[in-house]
Amino acid sequence: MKVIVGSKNLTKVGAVEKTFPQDEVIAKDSPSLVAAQPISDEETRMGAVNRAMGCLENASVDLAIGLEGGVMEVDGRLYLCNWGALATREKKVHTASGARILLPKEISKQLKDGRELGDVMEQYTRRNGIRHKEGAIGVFTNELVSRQEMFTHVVKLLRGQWEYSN
Ligand SMILES: O=P(O)(O)OP(=O)(O)OP(=O)(O)OC[C@H]1O[C@@H](n2cnc3c(O)ncnc32)[C@H](O)[C@@H]1O
Ligand SMILES: [Mg+2]
Repeated sequence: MKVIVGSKNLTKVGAVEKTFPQDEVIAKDSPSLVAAQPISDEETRMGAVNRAMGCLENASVDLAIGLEGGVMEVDGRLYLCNWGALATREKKVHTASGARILLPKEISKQLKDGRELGDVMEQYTRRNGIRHKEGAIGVFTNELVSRQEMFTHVVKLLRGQWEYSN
């Protein structure tokens, strides 16, 4: 099969490659059509679906996957959230979300001021490219769970649902 993923982010591409080891994986940026920093489950999920549907325009692929990171509020506090969507050629869409963790107050405050988590994390850790590496989830879980591992779980949930429905 040819599986396309709507991002060149290494954690997302790696998660799809790990979950579809027998298949050809193609990485191509696909617009989320939502804000660069989604701020609810609905918006983050919509970004994942839009990315997957956008990838389907590539006529030669069998499955298209969109993965999107965002934050969502519970009780006035922000949690990291991530969503995935898998679209088939027949435009059937499966969705799933990943683990969520509470963000420290100092990080949440900057997001509420309109900043992007990726940028905030670089300043917080004084390191570049966190979004391509362990991610915010890796930093705040003492690297017990990396961004790629979290996305791998989401892609497994998508693959499993797609297999079950076949
Ligand atoms: O190239 P794309 O696929 O867009 O990769 P991205 O890293 O920007 O990932 P998202 O657009 O899905 O993430 C939405 C925003 O949340 C940020 N983000 C989400 N999860 C993150 C994480 O674990 N570590 C760092 N930034 C994260 C990210 O930098 C964006 O500002
Ligand atoms: Mg992005």
